[in-house]
Amino acid sequence: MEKPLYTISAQDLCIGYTRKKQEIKVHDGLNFQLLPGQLYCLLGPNGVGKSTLIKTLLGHIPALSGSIYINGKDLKKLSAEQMAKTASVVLTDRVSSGNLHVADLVALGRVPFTNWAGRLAEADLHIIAKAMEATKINYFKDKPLSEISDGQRQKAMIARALAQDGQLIILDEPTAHLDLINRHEIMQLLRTICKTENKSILVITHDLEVAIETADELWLMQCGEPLIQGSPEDLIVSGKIQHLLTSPGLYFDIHHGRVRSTYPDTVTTIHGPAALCQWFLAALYKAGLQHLGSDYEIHLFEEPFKVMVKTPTGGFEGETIRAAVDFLLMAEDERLK
Ligand SMILES: Nc1ncnc2c1ncn2[C@@H]1O[C@H](COP(=O)(O)OP(=O)(O)OP(=O)(O)O)[C@@H](O)[C@H]1O
Repeated sequence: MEKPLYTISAQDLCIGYTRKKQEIKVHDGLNFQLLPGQLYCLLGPNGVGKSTLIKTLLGHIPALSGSIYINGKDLKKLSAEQMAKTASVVLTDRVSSGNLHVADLVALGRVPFTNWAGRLAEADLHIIAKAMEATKINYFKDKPLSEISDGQRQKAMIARALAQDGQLIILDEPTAHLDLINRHEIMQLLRTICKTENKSILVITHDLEVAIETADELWLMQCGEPLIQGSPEDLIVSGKIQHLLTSPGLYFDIHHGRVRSTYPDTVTTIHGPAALCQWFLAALYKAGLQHLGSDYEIHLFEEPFKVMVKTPTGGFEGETIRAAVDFLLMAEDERLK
């Protein structure tokens, strides 16, 4: 069987910078491959080297050592033009737009392919139209960039990358500054593009929950540690996802797929359906009430929601968590007097 042609493959890669002939290593021993039709999300704490890795993969800075192959060709031997036809990048920086309209921005994706006069051929116009359709931005294509929202700008940038029509698209935090709905929409859009157009897409993100929902593979980068790679589901069930959470106060809640604060073991038992108990516990923890004694009793009921609390000095019955927590705060004040 023929070996798959990787869009990118890197061996023993060392990334970093050179200052006054001195090497500043940011990360080394990196080995990875990107396949067509796969969405990869790269996660890691601030300063670990994610942007440095992207810059290296795009040939903007040289690798300190190791090798990078793009579509089977040594990156060092690719010209800037060949690279522009293979890889497109969407960075976080705002485009300084002047009077540019959305459709003009998307058309810029064709620059590597147009003739010296920059004239767009019929085929270019077709690709631009296809890119705008795939990203569903036609309804605002005639607007100036200064008059569109952050979410719309991000979609327009993705359309531009798509119009560039390379095998590889790299995006640096495409969901930063976006609301929850737009974060999901952008990542789902990338997933769709990746599958329908058979692109390799690499996304740097701090958005673990959306990455888990959309990525085929997560790459977890930690200082001085090998890159952890795998499907989100495998990394969760194997516990490797915890590598991302180096702070002692955080853990990954496997049941709910969320990062949570660690709750001390010595909390009061709460009786009731698990999902309700989870949220009551969250409210207790937020109020600093995680150390209630064993002589406190909390019962939760659903449909309709009701909470009953018994303390050594009294009781409470109500319909909101907030009222119950306020009662417990008063009871604790009394007890400590
Ligand atoms: N031009 C540069 N010259 C020297 N060191 C640099 C340069 N740019 C970044 N660094 C350093 O390289 C390290 C990695 O930075 P990088 O921007 O790649 O991190 P990052 O993981 O992308 O962080 P963030 O999540 O905050 O964007 C940092 O210690 C940073 O200070």
